Amino acid sequence: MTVSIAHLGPPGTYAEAATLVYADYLTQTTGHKPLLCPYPSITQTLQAVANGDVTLGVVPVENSIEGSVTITLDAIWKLDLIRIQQGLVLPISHALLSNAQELAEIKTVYSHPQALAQCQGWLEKFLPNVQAIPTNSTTEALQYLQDTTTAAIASGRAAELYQLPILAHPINDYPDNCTRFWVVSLQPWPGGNYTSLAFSVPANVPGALVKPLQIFAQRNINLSRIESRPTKRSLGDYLFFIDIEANTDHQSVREALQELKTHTETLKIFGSYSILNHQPQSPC
Ligand SMILES: O=C(O)C(=O)Cc1ccccc1
Repeated sequence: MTVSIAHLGPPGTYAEAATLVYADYLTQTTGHKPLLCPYPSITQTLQAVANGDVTLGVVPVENSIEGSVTITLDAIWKLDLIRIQQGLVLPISHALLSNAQELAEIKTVYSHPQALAQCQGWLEKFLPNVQAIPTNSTTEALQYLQDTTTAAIASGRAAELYQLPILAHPINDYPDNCTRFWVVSLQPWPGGNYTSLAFSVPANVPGALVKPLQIFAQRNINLSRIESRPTKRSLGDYLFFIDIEANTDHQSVREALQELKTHTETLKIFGSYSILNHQPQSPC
């Protein structure tokens, strides 16, 4: 059976670049080339995995400059059965694509909110009066390049793919711009050294987060990340996403998760996985 991998499209997105890295790895290890399936949004990518329409999905989860991709965290919390198979870290380098001859002609810039945020300083300095319009992906933004007053932020790879001129590159505010992606599926996976989970706490009372954190600290389990997201039930009510540096097979982790269950309202364990740091010859 051919393995199909959903990712944010249209082709040329950073998510597709991450998917190609994982597809290469699968081809090398299994001898079979997976099929790439672009979806119009991150939510629809994850929904396709949850519905069983595809075998795997690749979604951005965190950026070194902008922090969490909140759409991904919110959708994963809602879709019960999603499991993480693999983490992938990719360097990201943004370009300004436009048919304009010079920056002064540009009035509107389109891109994915993460890309707009990662180039915020550059935009303020070189295009202070333009309107920034968010799109579902960096390559969806390319559809809006109608005349010389419009520009889009996307990758050099997307410029090549769609034969569009690059007016400026790189335009990200920090050179070490990396994004972490998760490869997700419905199948539990044997794992690696990272485990991700999320929980809501029983009541919005002082110290509700102290106990869950103590459970890990007491067992010397290192947290590599903690992120809060609103539950959307009432103001000030939060979910917590946690990454720990350990596998669920470890006795201490199993005990910690068992104890955590009794101090949380809902606990979701997304699985254990390893992280692949991809260093291409040129950034994606
Ligand atoms: O829109 C894309 O190309 C994506 O893959 C989402 C994204 C945008 C900016 C940085 C990393 C991922």
